[in-house]
Amino acid sequence: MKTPETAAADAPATPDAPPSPHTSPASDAGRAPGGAGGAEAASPGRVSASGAVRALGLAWRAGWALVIGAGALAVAEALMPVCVAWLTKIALDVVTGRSSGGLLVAVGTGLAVAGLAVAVLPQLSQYARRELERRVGVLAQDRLFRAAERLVGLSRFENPAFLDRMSLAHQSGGSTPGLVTAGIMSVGKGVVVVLGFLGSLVAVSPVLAAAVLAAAIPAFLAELRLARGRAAMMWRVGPVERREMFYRRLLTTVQAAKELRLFGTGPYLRGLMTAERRAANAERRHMDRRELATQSVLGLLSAGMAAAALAWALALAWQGRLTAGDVALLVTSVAGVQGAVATLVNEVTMAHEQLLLFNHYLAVVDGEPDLPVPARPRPVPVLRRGIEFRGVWFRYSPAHPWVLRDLNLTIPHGAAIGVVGRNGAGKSTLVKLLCRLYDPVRGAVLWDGVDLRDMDPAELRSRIGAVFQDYMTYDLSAALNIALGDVSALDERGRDDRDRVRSAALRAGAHDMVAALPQGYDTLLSRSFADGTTGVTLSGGQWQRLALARAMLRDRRDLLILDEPSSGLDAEAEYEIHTRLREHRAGYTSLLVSHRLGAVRDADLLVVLEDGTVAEQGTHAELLRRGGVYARLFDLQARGYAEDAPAATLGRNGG
Ligand SMILES: Nc1ncnc2c1ncn2[C@@H]1O[C@H](COP(=O)(O)OP(=O)(O)OP(=O)(O)O)[C@@H](O)[C@H]1O
Repeated sequence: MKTPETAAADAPATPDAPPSPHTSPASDAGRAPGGAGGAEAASPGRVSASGAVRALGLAWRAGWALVIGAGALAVAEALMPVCVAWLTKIALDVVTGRSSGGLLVAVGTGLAVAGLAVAVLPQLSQYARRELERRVGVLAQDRLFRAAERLVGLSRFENPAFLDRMSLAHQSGGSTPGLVTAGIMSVGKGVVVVLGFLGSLVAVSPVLAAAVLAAAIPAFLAELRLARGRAAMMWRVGPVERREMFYRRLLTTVQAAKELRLFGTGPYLRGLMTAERRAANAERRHMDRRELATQSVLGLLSAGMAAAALAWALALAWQGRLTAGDVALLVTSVAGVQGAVATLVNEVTMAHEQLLLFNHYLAVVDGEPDLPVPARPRPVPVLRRGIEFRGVWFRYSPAHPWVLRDLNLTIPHGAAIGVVGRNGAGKSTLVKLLCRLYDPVRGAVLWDGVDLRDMDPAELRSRIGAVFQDYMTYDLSAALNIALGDVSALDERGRDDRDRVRSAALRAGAHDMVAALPQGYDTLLSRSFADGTTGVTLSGGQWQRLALARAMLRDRRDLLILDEPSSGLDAEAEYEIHTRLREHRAGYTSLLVSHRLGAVRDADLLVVLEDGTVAEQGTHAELLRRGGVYARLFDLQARGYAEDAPAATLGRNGG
């Protein structure tokens, strides 16, 4: 046996080495290509103008009319305080006798209208923003999950950094465009308010106007720093919160509830969950304290500035150099400029923080595929000769041990192949490579001589039917649980083709069981979403039959893969299903993985995997004659049954 290291050195020189450009250690599953969409980046990066443009573009596509409407409302809102300040000054000057009394009615009416607008505009504005956020949420979520669907393999979903990125992308994709659009409107609004009040201040005291503006600069810089800190904190807290969610799910799902109660592990897991929450809280608290300190200093600065302006205005008024209206306008303007600058700073820093997080969304949406997909894929030919594993080496990542080591195996067309071997020998891994859920690190898997990497993965998979060892159970109706095996069994409104579903269930030996359910094929197989009366929970074996039925929808495909399809079935059902399958799949290629050697003994070819390579292969009779691993395993299982049989018979007779 070659070691990985020696193989690495001699792989290209080996006569068997595939004449394929893919034979490269860089294709390790854990080293997925595509930095942007991958999970390699460990920080949210920097804000870029293109990120802001993309966020705005998303908002525009989600609802351009809302964007325009919200913008108009923002401008109207911004003008109101300045109008009110001037109307108040005029009113005060009229009252103190400095202007003609005829103005008073007009000013009073103006103030009443402005008051009404001040009361109504924020509500309208808030509604427009929320509606925009809702629409952006739908669009962003759809794009994000389309991007996730473009990932053809599994490795990204096993990468913790990618999962963290996905979770932040989901949050920020839904909220950033709306918030940034709203932020830009608020900034525009703030600019109008600042200019309006600054104009008023300049009219009274240019020096004071300059001082108020200068005081805003440190506030802006400090807030920007805080925003960067907040975005970095969110990235750090991501894995902690994901672990907390994992424990929370364990403590609330019915699957885990049995063991938790039986083993009394609830308090232990609750402790772990609380510890994660505390760790996340500590990060957030640290950030909150930084914010508290910074904002207190900024608050003191602006209060000091306002007090100085007031004292100065009062002194001038005492000397008769300012009117009462001037003092009121000055005080309102200082407060207005300070308030608007604070809002501006807040909005800019919030948008900055959001755009930092939005980078995660962009990284996923723009991400490169996890496995290389050819620009011009070769068509997947109808299988005529067979499938070949040629010198395949595979490990899940460079940090993991080799699972398949120089594996060579030919699956001839039309044959039923049985794959057996000890736990961890690499049987399911072989299946995953066959479906191109991963690529070999070295070597190649060839479909009628064509490398799987040169094909379109979706086209390849449309030729394959499969039941995985860890098959899915969907909280949907029994019919949908089957129909999901082939989307062509669903119409555009999501209704299943009941005849196809029924005949697939018949072939998988699931029909009688489903027909006996309270609503037959329409029975909801969930207690979580049912109203408490109609939901049904199936047994393990019953679920397995449904998974088989799902695969049976594709039973005329070029290749049918069954990874431990009958481990949960009773012996009679297992026998029936295998007999039916053999008849039905005669002439088609099938690969069956099983620990029950009785289930695969009739296969055309039996392959024994040991330590990630083919230890022996042949028919059942040949392998027994050879007296190797298979013969030993078969003998062990057969003896187990033989020893138990008399006792069981005795027990029954005696009882
Ligand atoms: N996603 C994964 N990431 C890392 N290692 C993995 C992954 N899946 C499987 N392995 C490892 O690969 C090895 C082979 O696993 P595989 O599931 O192929 O074995 P198997 O022969 O199907 O075993 P069993 O009979 O128990 O189903 C095991 O050591 C397992 O720990």
